[in-house]
Amino acid sequence: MHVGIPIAAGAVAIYMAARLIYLAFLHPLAKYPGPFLSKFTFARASYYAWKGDIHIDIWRCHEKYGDYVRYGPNQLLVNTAEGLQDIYGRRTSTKFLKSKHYEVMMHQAANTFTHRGGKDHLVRRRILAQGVSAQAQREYETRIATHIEKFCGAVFDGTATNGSGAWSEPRNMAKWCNYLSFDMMADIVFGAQYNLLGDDRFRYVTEMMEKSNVRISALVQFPSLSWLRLDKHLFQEAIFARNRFLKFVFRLLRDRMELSNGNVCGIFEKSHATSQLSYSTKSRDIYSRLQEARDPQTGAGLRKEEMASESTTLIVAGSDTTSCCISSVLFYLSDNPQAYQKAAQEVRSCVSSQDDITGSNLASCTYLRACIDEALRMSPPVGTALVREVMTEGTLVSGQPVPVGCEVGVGTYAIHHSSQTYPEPFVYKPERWLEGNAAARASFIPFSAGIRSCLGKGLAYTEITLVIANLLFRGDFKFADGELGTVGRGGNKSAVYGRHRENEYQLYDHIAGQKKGPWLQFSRRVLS
Ligand code: HEM
Repeated sequence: MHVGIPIAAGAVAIYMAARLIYLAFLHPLAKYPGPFLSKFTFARASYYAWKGDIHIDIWRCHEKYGDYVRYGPNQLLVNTAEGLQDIYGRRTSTKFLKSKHYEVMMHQAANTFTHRGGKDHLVRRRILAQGVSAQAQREYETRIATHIEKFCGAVFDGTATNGSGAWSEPRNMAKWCNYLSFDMMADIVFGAQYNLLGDDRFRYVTEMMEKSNVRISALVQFPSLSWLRLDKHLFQEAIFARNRFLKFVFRLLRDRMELSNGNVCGIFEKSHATSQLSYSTKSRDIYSRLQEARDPQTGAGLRKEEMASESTTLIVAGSDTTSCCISSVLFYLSDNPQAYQKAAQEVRSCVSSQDDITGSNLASCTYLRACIDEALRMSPPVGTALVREVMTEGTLVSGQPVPVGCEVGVGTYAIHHSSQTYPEPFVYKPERWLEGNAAARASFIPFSAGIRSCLGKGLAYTEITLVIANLLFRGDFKFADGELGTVGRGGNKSAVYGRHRENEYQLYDHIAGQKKGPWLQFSRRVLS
């Protein structure tokens, strides 16, 4: 044997031992408690991300170890309102960049979502914001209304209009909400009519997005999986799903670009209203707004490849999350008859006909908004910690000095269930949002906060409010009879600790929450 081999092996062993000792005892975060494995590796976090349980694991860790938890070799999670403000707040967030781990989500170049931060990100964000401004959102309402009409047609299908009280077949709302939110986003962003609600040809796309996200969520926690090319073996199905989704997106982008050049082709080819695939010219879509948008400060616009990347991100960022929230509100209203009655009464007295159901008419429905916010608190569509890297010397997070290069974050699900801020945190109580409780508001971060907060927040609220109001106005819904009606609940015998509560809607956190059910039945009201 070559004499160099044992020497090299010895050197590696000494380095590894020194590294383990450093991480366990000498690292600046060594004084913080946390799971033993997390001192040395992100593999543990990645495992929970792969299972979809990471939001629950972070909550469990805070229950066990307190407000400060070392969740990775150089990662500290905090569970305090002060920490939240320090990390994400508008005034201090320039001290942080998004974690390098976000890079695994990049395809070719960074977009507004995956950009680590700084001036370039702000320019992109200011441009993108013009596509979802309040004025633009009002114009998108016509597009949204068309899809909600189809959605209601589908879920109330087969129920009598004579007020006979007959209930529809059970419907899996996890799927129907996916179809609805994808149809809405494809139309708002690209003016494309995929009609997942009416036809099963493109329904595979939502499934591909979900499958692909399982891999991405594991990689975001532990990027070494891809450096070692382990993900290729561990997530074959997810990689296939990702490639199929990318193929779909490239075709859509190519067709949309052609359309901008004046050539109607591909999915936009058949422009008749009756066609399954058509281009909607009701009003400008986000894509056409972005083509014209210029940053008011620098005058910069988006190049062709940036347009492609930004508009695709909007579909991905806006579909699963919105679908998750709509399903969640439907679950909690079905499970809480008093809240249901109050929300239904409010909507039914606020509007007198289907045509009246508009964003501005529903603005006075404060109870309905509280129902949505409480669902977002209980089951946030993005429940994990959004991790940031400390960039400035002397940074304090919740009073704790954190060195440059370390990562910090607040688990959204964990802080949403802090019993100090939210008494009886696992009980669905929309009333808590009517009390003007500033502390509750300050810890409420379903859309994150500060300069990296969600750009689509206003649009998401508009979509969700319109969907729920339409359902409550047109009829009633309830959990399906029998076993099906329990899908989506916690309390299953094999459920892990944290999924044991029957009245909690269960999400599986893979970038955005994935879900099963609820299965609901619908019945129409007699409308005068
Ligand atoms: C209920 C629905 C939604 C929820 C809960 C949600 C949540 C979030 C969260 C938590 C973030 C921060 C992510 C991070 O820091 O890693 C985010 C960012 C973002 N969201 Fe949403 N989102 C929703 C809907 C939408 C919609 C409809 C759009 C598109 C119109 C959208 C576009 C974006 C974009 C572009 C960003 C990146 C902003 C930046 O980094 O500057 N989201 N969203």
